[in-house]
Amino acid sequence: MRALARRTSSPAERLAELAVSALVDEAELSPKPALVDRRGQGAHSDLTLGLMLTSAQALQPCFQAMAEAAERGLPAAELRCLIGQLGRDGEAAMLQVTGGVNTHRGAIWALGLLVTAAVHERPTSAQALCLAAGRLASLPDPDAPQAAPSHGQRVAQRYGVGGARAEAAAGFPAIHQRGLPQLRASRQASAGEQNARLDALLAIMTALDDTCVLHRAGPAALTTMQQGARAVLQAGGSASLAGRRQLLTLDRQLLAANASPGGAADLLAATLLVDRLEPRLPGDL
Ligand SMILES: CC(C)(COP(=O)(O)OP(=O)(O)OC[C@H]1O[C@@H](n2cnc3c(N)ncnc32)[C@H](O[C@H]2O[C@H](COP(=O)(O)OP(=O)(O)OP(=O)(O)O)[C@@H](O)[C@H]2O)[C@@H]1O)[C@@H](O)C(=O)NCCC(=O)NCCS
Ligand SMILES: Nc1ncnc2[nH]cnc12
Repeated sequence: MRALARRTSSPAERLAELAVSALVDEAELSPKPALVDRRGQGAHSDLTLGLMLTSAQALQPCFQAMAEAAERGLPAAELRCLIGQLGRDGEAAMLQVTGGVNTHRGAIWALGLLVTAAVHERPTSAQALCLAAGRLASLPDPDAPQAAPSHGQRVAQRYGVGGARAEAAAGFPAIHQRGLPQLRASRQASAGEQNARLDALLAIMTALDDTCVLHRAGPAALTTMQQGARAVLQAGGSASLAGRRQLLTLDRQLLAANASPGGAADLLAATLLVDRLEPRLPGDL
């Protein structure tokens, strides 16, 4: 049955399914500090786990369309325009199923670029994939509508940080320098898969300028997030008793500040996708 399903689905469909499953695994991972998980809504009043899962499933056609666009072998500048529009269509689909709630804006951006780059550039390693996605992100998007500055743009300017655009343009260092090495190191240390994923999230949080945190709670909360994540890992990670205590302390601190690391959560989903893609690169997508 499984073999039949594999034969009848296209590479673009399979890639999109991998992206959706990474979003589902991120949403269900618990306990994540101040984020939506199996325990509850974290710092969000308008998000629930059910909404995150509905949103993830609704994005399958968006990721598939991006992979199919990449299969056409267009010049990179033309492909960038095309996926810009597909990304905006994906955001519209997300807002429609969530009743206007922003569940996955940053995830559409990061996972969309990665799915597209995996097909378009046929990279052979996780790092090459992240850098290829970064090159696409750095190209101009001439059809982007002139809109009021986003939350990310406003805090990026106010606090002099880069946010989601700069993270992508730099080739996603949060994924290939922090999330992925930590995920694999924690697995290697027999932390268990859920703890390894939590550790990967924390490794991303140690250094990310998460504009979601900055917008909701300001720079002091960003420092709390980065230092708190470091403290968990230094105490032995999520699998250790001391690390787990630090993790719950960080959860309380971020909840008290109403600070949700939504950007880090998106980058964890992107890390899980890259982890699953790497063994299939470049041809077995
Ligand atoms: C390039 C875009 C991502 C737009 O980026 P920009 O910074 O201009 O806009 P924002 O609207 O602020 O969205 C950025 C989202 O990215 C996540 N994020 C934050 N920091 C980082 C970081 N350092 N690195 C990577 N990613 C980061 C984060 O997303 C998560 O948070 C969202 C929930 O936040 P919340 O506060 O609840 O909701 P808000 O609506 O913001 O506030 P309230 O009104 O509720 O108070 C959730 O979505 C998570 O995903 C940031 O929110 C990109 O969107 C873009 O320009 N796209 C155009 C299409 C395109 O070109 N696509 C290319 C192909 S994919
Ligand atoms: N689990 C989560 N909770 C809150 N915001 C998010 N953005 C992406 N994943 C999220």
